Amino acid sequence: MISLQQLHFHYRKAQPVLKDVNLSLQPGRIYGLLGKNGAGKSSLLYQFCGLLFPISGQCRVMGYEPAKRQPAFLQQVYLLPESFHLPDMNIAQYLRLFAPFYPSFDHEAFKRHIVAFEIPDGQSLQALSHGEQKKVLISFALATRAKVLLMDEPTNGLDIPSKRQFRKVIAGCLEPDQCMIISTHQVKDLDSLIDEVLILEDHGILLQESVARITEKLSFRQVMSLEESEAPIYSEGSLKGYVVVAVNRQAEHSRLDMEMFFNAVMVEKEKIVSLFQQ
Ligand SMILES: Nc1ncnc2c1ncn2[C@@H]1O[C@H](COP(=O)(O)OP(=O)(O)OP(=O)(O)O)[C@@H](O)[C@H]1O
Repeated sequence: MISLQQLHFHYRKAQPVLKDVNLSLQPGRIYGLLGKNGAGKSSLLYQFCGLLFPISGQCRVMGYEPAKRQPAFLQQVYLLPESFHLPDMNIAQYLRLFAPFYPSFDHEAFKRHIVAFEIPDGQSLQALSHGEQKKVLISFALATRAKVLLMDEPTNGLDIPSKRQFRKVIAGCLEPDQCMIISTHQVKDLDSLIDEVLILEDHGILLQESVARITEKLSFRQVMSLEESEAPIYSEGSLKGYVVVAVNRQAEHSRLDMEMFFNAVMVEKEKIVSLFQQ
């Protein structure tokens, strides 16, 4: 559905952002795009929807070249940006203006999401709080039924009930022909949703692994003392002892702790990458 081949991108020549990136993403999956500040997550999402163009290499999305911004492509892709500005109009006016760009727009689903997110209706979008505005855009994004949904930090600014609602709505709405890529630092909000993790580091994709494969290779455990765990790859102290990431030699079933996994990869890059190459 999305394929990158040897893609290079930079804003300023001396500072590459994406270098030699190869990537293949499939429909029916929710990808979690992780990386430190400035790693290039937003720049990568913008390549997928044609807001930024490769300097060299290839980007194909659903067979289209996003940089050409063809209408038939644009009506199948939606980007929820990290920062945005909404016009001075109410929800009904916004829908009248923007929903027609998406031929599969589901007005009933939009209404359901707006009610679930408890968005006040009737007033100008500019009179809503930033979190409420974001919830309008999330509802709109999901209602477009776009084949490729790109979300840049979607849970930033959402209150705790809205984060739960976000997870609930997303978990129930992705069709097998849709693909969602969520760039986030708020991994705890999303770790139950994500099927596959992409880690962007050193201008490229350091790791692309499914949650199932991560928990097959690694175990995530809470222990009282580090002696309880045989040579952890990575550990962090917690109120109840330690959280450890270890090689899963006993074929244990543990739940992926996305934040621990990301931290472990950042600290023990080579060990973890080589484990997944086996
Ligand atoms: N418009 C721009 N002009 C020049 N450099 C830019 C521009 N936008 C981003 N950059 C640089 O490109 C690099 C990647 O930025 P990008 O926003 O893609 O990273 P990110 O992983 O999304 O970061 P964050 O997690 O902080 O949102 C950074 O070094 C940033 O300074």
